[in-house]
Amino acid sequence: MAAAKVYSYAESIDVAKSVGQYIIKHQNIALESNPTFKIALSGGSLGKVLKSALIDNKQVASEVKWDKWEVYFSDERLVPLTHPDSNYGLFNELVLNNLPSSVVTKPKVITINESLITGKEGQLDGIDKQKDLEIAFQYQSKLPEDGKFDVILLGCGPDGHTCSLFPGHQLLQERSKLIAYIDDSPKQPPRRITFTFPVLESATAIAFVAEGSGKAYILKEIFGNKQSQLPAKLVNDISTGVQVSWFVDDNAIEGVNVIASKY
Ligand SMILES: O=C(O)[C@H](O)[C@@H](O)[C@H](O)[C@H](O)COP(=O)(O)O
Repeated sequence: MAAAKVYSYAESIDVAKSVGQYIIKHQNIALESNPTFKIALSGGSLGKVLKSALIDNKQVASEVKWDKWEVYFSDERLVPLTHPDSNYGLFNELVLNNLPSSVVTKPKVITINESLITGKEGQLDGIDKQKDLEIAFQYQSKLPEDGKFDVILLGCGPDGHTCSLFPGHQLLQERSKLIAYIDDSPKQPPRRITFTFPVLESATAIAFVAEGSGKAYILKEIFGNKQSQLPAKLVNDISTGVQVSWFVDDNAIEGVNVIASKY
């Protein structure tokens, strides 16, 4: 199993730039043998990183082949697409709404079927659970046919969660579904869908983005405790050949026992 690679920078703008260069490299490799580039995104602070990388950095921006992109979400909250908690909504606001006017064909973005959402704000009151399960089922049916992503971009929560796979949760063991439904997420809102480990294991490349001193505690556990079963650590341990990278700032790996380099 190849160890996860860590790329660290003093400045956030350089973290974003290297994430952009990483994406372009994988985009170009994918397009050599496939008509589309299949990428999955997460929520949280990744939205700002992607704007900085793909929109504001003109060098990277000029190399993005938006018309060839198929964009998925590694997890999504069961809220309307315009809701502030929607991971699609975040990407739409920060990236899709800021695409250069020269972009004629926008990327294909695969969202949840919001017409099936019942209840309010992703909460549990008065929901139709069958419809939630149908949202997960439909999203799974829209995954790439071979189930393979060229790149999956992930965040790492302060508890070590990634996607909507939380520490100690039974979904860490899910092997039959590619997209799972969760209605007891310890982080709000409780109702979400998420990639499962079989999807992560099939990817060509996975990259985490983590910034700020608030991440140092959990990164010490992920990189320092071989026995750790934290979700993000389990991603680092994937042994199917997927290349796992971490793009971090120096604050996030302060005191963490890793050898970091520049991308
Ligand atoms: O639904 C979620 O909880 C997010 O998608 C989550 O997986 C996120 O990526 C991490 O919590 C890191 O978030 P930050 O990058 O904002 O710390």
